[in-house]
Amino acid sequence: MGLAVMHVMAGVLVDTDGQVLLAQRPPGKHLAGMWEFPGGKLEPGERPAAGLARELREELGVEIALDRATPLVRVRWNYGERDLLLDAWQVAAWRGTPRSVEGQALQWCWPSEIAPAVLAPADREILKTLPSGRPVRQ
Ligand SMILES: Nc1nc2c([nH]c(=O)n2[C@@H]2O[C@H](COP(=O)(O)OP(=O)(O)OP(=O)(O)O)[C@@H](O)[C@H]2O)c(=O)[nH]1
Repeated sequence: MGLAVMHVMAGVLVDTDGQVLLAQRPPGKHLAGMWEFPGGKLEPGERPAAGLARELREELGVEIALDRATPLVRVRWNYGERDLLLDAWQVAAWRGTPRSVEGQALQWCWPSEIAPAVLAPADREILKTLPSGRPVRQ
């Protein structure tokens, strides 16, 4: 008998420079201290886009523009104690400035400067889909 697959939404917020927003998992939780894309579990019967919007509202205090949110990659991952479908969407527009509503550390990063080892293991698959160009600095 298998356990149900947990459907988890993750938002890759991309700003106008191409930086993406990472959040750190809080102490005491699964994968504590690792960095992830903001999001969380879909509720029963909830549509993916609606769940993504709810999670980003709760965690970051932003309202995403649903017409600027698009599926990026789905990662099936088994952490042993939990089996996950990580459903990552790219989010290109939102209202409000992302802030840490629940006390998680937040960080804007260039994808090319994110060390895969600091990410939750399933998120390393998401990172692979992001542009790897180096930032131009003057
Ligand atoms: N939100 C989020 N969760 C992720 C990502 N990558 C990843 O492996 N996960 C895993 O997916 C699950 C999402 O759970 P969650 O954030 O809604 O809930 P949680 O574990 O904090 O709370 P819980 O204690 O109620 O289970 C966790 O097991 C988390 O480790 C990600 O990029 N974003």
